[in-house]
Amino acid sequence: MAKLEEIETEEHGETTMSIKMRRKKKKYSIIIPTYNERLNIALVIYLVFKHLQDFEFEVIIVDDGSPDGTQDVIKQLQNVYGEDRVLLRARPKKLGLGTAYYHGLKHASGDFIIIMDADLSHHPKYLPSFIRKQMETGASIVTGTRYVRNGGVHGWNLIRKLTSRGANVLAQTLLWPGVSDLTGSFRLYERKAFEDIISSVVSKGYVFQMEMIVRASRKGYHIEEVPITFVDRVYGSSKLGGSEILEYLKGLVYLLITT
Ligand SMILES: Nc1nc2c(ncn2[C@@H]2O[C@H](COP(=O)(O)OP(=O)(O)O[C@H]3O[C@H](CO)[C@@H](O)[C@H](O)[C@@H]3O)[C@@H](O)[C@H]2O)c(=O)[nH]1
Repeated sequence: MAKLEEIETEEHGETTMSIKMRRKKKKYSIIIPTYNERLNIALVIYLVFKHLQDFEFEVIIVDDGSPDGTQDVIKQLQNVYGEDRVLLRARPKKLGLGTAYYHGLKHASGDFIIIMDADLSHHPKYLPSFIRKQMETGASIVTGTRYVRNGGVHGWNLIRKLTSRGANVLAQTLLWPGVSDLTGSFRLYERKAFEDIISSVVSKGYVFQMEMIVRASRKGYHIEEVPITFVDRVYGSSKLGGSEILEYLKGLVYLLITT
């Protein structure tokens, strides 16, 4: 495991082979769920490779039979980056976010699991800061947060901002998980922690993120946060609908009763 001062040294342009070798001991499996992300996925993958070039990693894309041809683009990307670095694990139809991560995990070989969106709202430039934070603190989970200093949201209208902020304030008031952004989905997990927590999670849709972090907190896992700025997608559209908001409220009550 690289020490903090060595990482700092590298950031000042003095990369050494030994630091790279030590970093390479750990492997990161990046699980990206996709549904109609044909126009976004190539740039995301390019940026992941750019920003993680000093690390050992694989990208696992879980596509739910996107009708827009996302899988054709992924197959082209496999020709460029290699099928062992960009894995496609397709499912026949749209089965929800929570189960997509579970499906990705079954095919992951990394020591750490990173989850992120495919639409560039989670910029891959933040990936090293998640890894660095985990190395510095030994945390089991590092979660990206929009709701601290240096974090933020760009591009959402007022209603979407209020919905997200309100959902977080409500969950924090009722559940006290000690995390500032419960609904965000840019996270790094120690593999064993991810496997343990996901095994007790029941949510299938967007509420999955909140249930994961609340259960992690209840189980006493060490959770750290890094600020991120979430930038709304340019291409395609969000799949978050009214039914997901209802599911969120149901999930909140369920967690209140069961945790
Ligand atoms: N495989 C699969 N992927 C899906 C599905 N639904 C959505 N996705 C993928 O999941 C990611 C997030 O979906 P969006 O619909 O773009 O989410 P958003 O509106 O930008 O919501 C963001 O904010 C929410 C609230 O904070 C977050 O809960 C959510 O994860 C995301 O970060 C994208 O990569 C999208 O293609 C599904 O049923 N199956």
